[in-house]
Order: sequence, then C-alpha cells, then structure tokens
Amino acid sequence: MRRIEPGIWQPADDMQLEPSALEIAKGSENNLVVAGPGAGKTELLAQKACYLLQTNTCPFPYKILAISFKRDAAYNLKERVRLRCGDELSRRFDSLTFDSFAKQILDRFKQALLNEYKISSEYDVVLRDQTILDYYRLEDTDYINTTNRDIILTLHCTQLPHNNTSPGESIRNEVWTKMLSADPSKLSFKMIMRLAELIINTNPKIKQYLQQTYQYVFLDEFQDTTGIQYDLFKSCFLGSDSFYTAVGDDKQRIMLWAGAQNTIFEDFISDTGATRVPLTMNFRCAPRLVALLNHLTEHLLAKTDFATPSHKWHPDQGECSVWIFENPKDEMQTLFQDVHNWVTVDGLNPKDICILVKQQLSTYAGSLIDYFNQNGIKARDESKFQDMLTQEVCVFIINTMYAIFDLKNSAARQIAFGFLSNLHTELEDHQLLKLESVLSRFIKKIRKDYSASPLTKDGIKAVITEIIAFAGKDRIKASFSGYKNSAVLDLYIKEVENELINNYTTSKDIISALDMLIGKDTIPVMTIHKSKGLEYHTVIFIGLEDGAFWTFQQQEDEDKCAFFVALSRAKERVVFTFSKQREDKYGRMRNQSINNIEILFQELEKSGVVNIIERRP
Ligand SMILES: Nc1ncnc2c1ncn2[C@@H]1O[C@H](COP(=O)(O)OP(=O)(O)OP(=O)(O)O)[C@@H](O)[C@H]1O
Repeated sequence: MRRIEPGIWQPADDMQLEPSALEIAKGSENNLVVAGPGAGKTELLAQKACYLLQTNTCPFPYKILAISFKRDAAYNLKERVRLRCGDELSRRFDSLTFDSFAKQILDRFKQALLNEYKISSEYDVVLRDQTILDYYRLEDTDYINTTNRDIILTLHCTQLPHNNTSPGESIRNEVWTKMLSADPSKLSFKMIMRLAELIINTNPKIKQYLQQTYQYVFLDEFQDTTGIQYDLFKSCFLGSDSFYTAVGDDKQRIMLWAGAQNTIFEDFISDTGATRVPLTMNFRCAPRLVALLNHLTEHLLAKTDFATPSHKWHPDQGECSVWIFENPKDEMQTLFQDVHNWVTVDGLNPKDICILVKQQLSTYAGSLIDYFNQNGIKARDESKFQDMLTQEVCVFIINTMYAIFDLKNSAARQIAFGFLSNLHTELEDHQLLKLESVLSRFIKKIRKDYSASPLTKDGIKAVITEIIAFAGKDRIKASFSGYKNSAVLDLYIKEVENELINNYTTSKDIISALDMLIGKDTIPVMTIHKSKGLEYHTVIFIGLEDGAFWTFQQQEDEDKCAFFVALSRAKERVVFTFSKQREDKYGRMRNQSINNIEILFQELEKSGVVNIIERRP
C-alpha cells in the first residue's frame, strides 16, 4: 500500500475533525481526551490509527494497541480501521478488550509464571462469582460474616505475588492456590489480569517485547477503567517510549460498582504526563437533544462541559418525551402502536430503534418483546448475541453461509475472504488472488452439494464443518490468540450451529435463519450498561421509576450518569416511560413512585424541551 505524506493526509470518509482532535490524530504525545457523548472520541481513535498506519508514522513492524471496554466496541473499531486502511495495514492494529489483552499475555507466556502461580495448559474461565464463592466457603468458616462483593474484591484487589500476613490474606491465598491447581485450573478474568501483570512484572524481556511491539496505545471509555485494568496497563507500558491516547467522559461513568477507579483521569495525567484535551462537538444527537444534555450536564451532573450540535441538523430537530401509563399492558400496546407507525409509515428500520432498561431485562421488557414478536415487529434481548456476533469465527461462518446460499450477497463473500486472508498473512498479493478463487470454487461446490434437497439439521452441521475444515482449524487457532484453546473455539462454532438450527426449525429457510441470527430488522433490547458506545435513531427507555432505580439512594451519582448514558444513545428521539404499576420479578403487581428519582423528572421538565404526557392505547 502506498504511503501518504503526513502533510496531505485527510481524515477518512470526509470527516471534519475539530482542530484539537486533528492535532491529536496527527500527534505523537500522551493525551487524555475528555468530552461528552457523541463528541467523536471513538472516531478520533479510528482516525488516528488510520493516520499512523497510512502515513507510516507507525512503521512496520510496530503496532497499535487499542483497548476498548466491550467486545463489540473493540470489533467495531477494528472493522472501521480495516475498511479504511485495508487488510494489510490494519493487521498492525490490535483492537482488544482488557480481558482479551490480558488473556493473550497469559496464554502466550504462561510458562514464565512463577512456580507458585503455575496453571494447567488448558484452563476454565470462571464467569460466575458463585464458583469463586464456593471455593471460598470451603476455606473460610466465617464466610457468613463477609459480603459476597467483599470476597470477590479481596480475591482480586492485590497485586501478585501475595503477602501472607493476616488470617484474611491466608484464606484468600488458599483460594487462589486451589483454583490454580484445580484440573483444569479455574480462573476468573480478574485473576487472568493479575496473572498477566505478574508475568510482565517478573519477566523484563517479555515486558520489553510488549513495549517494542506497541508504539501507540489507545484506551477507549477510559472513565470506566478499573484499578486492576489500570495496574495492568501501568505494568505493561509505563516508562516505555510508547505514546498513549485515552478518551473518556466522566459524565458517563457507570461502572463504579464494578470497581471503576474514580480518580482515573487525574491518576493517568500524573502517571503519564498526558495533556487533558476537551472536545466540544456532539456529532450524534439532534440539537434539541443536545440542549437537553447540556441542561442535565449543568443541573443534574454539576459539570460545565457543554456541547454544540453538528450543523447537519435543523435547529428544531430532536424530541424527548416522558410517557406515563396506568399499567404495563397499556404501555406495551401504546409503544407497539407507535413503533408500528414509525416502521410502516415513517420507514424506520426496527434496527434503528433500541429499547433500554436499567436492569432486570426480562422483568421490564420480557412481555413487551413477546408482544412485539407476536404482532409482527421483531425484538430480542440483544445481550445474548452481542458476544457471539463479534467473534471472528462466528462472523466468518455466518458470512460464508450467506455467500453460499444468497447469491446476491457479495459483501458476505468479501468478509469471509477478509477472515481467510488473515489466516494467510504470508501470502503475496498474487497468491491472495488465487486464494480468492479457491474460496469461490468452495462456495460453488457447497452450494451445488446442498441445493438438490432442502437443508436438514444435519445438513447445516455438515456445511459448518466443511467451512471450518476449509479455513483450517489449526490455522484459525494459530492466527487468533482468543481461539488457541480448542474448547473455546469449539464452543463458539457450536453456538452458531445451535442458533442457526433453531432458527431454521422455525423459518424453514436458511437465509431467514441467518437473518434471524444477525438480528436483521429486529429491535435490539438491552440494559444501559450494554448500550455503552452505541447509537440509535430512537431510544425507548422502559421504567423511569423508583423500582428500576432501586440503587439511586446508595449510588446517586452513578445512577444519574446511567440515565445520561441512556438519553445520549439517541440521535433523534428518546422516550422514557413511567408505568403507575409494574410487575416485580416474582410477578406481583406493585405501585410505582418517583419519590427517589424526582430530581430526574424535575430536570427533564425544567429543561423546557421535554414533553411529559399521560398516554393510553
Ligand atoms: N468529525 C466527525 N464528523 C462527523 N461525524 C462524526 C465525527 N466524529 C464522529 N462522528 C459521528 O458521531 C457519532 C458519535 O461518534 P463516536 O461514537 O466516536 O462518539 P463518542 O464520543 O465515542 O461517543 P460516546 O461517548 O457517546 O459513546 C458517530 O456516528 C460518528 O460516526
């Protein structure tokens, strides 16, 4: 690929960056970009990656490491850079979550662990706190006096190697020993992070290798970085010649409950000498929504970093309403009628509408999802699919299936080919052309083999097996560190297979089954925490009620931020619902109040841009 002169480099997709954003994209300093929702913080990281790669400012073999908070964010950032810079350059852009970054270090260098922290060659990742609590219960007879949260915190909060000075510490150490020496070892992601950190801190050569690999390090959603994650970052990179760009927004800090470090911005500046740079635009939200966000910034969050809307909007665009209902049935029917109109009359794609809840998705939106589906508008709990649909191997299988069974889908074939070329980084351009025609022949052959009679469950399984065999399981394992463990790779392949077979059983058509899997024309329903970084034309938040904000009195600031995050996912329209009654998780109908969260209603009202009305079907 031809190098672009730094002087003539332009941001991709004709985007105009704010002058300070452009300076950061082109600069090589440590920066902390602090800006509100929709300011283009993630976009700035994508543009900076393009600048560094396209101008060769980050020359081969150096790489860029971008750490995002969620898998889908990491995947989207990588895709954005790949589409703009091409496969070859974007291979030097590693976009990971903290969890996957730590896991890669552990998987690659586990032989370098100190003896007392050795783990089995394959290990189980423990995703449920209960597993840890069960180990703890075996060790600690006073278990009953300690809260679960404290146990989990104590287990992970200290850097390795552990001291053993107090009785509490010796119990913790015993739990670690038992989990590490289980067959296979049992590790939580936080333990993986601590082990990765230990490897770096006790092996200067590995640390040096890492620092020499990554000349630039990006940190997205930095406001929610936990102490453990920050310790890992510091162990890996502090004192190196790498340049760091962190971006975040303290008005969107919603992970304090999960250990986000409250002082992370100040700590980062003092540790790295980074310059704090504000951005002032909001490219996402229509002007009336920006006005509302500005009002809440000042009066709810007591901050002063106000935003200016983009010129692409008319000043009157953007609407925010609070709809008050007698009961959840009225709420469900009214929402359905309105959404139906938006889809059928206004032509809005259901995928551009998002339904959000604070927590307990099935309590607040379970019946609503069923009702929408029964009446012809597809909706689903998106969190069940967010991980699978951003797994490279799943994306590959799905797109190869599209390429086989949907002749018109040339984009799918391109994505499948992108995956294959990542497995064959040794190939020259002319050899890649050959690979492309091998893929075409494979697609034609499978299409022919399976076109004579309708597909069966076994047929779907066989096609997936052939697709994986075609790519080469060993190659996939060698090329993606996340799949080094065969069990993990098999699990994801099985997950796609099961979902496809389920969908096919209902739809009897493989394209429809694939469409269902990717959530085509389907309203995503999720919690606020899962919506971080995402954006939709319309956002419907169900349950602006004390019941949903039951933590408000204990963590007022965090819950206000959660409310701010929900609102700021909308580009054009946001609706909050309040139902005078709501079923609890045991199915009992309860009266709802706004005594605790009255301030949210007051400020919405005072902003002058919110329509608060009683609605009936
Ligand atoms: N310079 C720009 N010009 C036009 N559109 C932009 C620009 N920067 C970002 N956008 C668009 O604005 C939207 C928000 O961008 P982005 O997600 O990067 O913001 P963010 O600051 O990370 O948001 P948040 O913190 O709310 O998740 C996206 O649709 C993005 O494509």
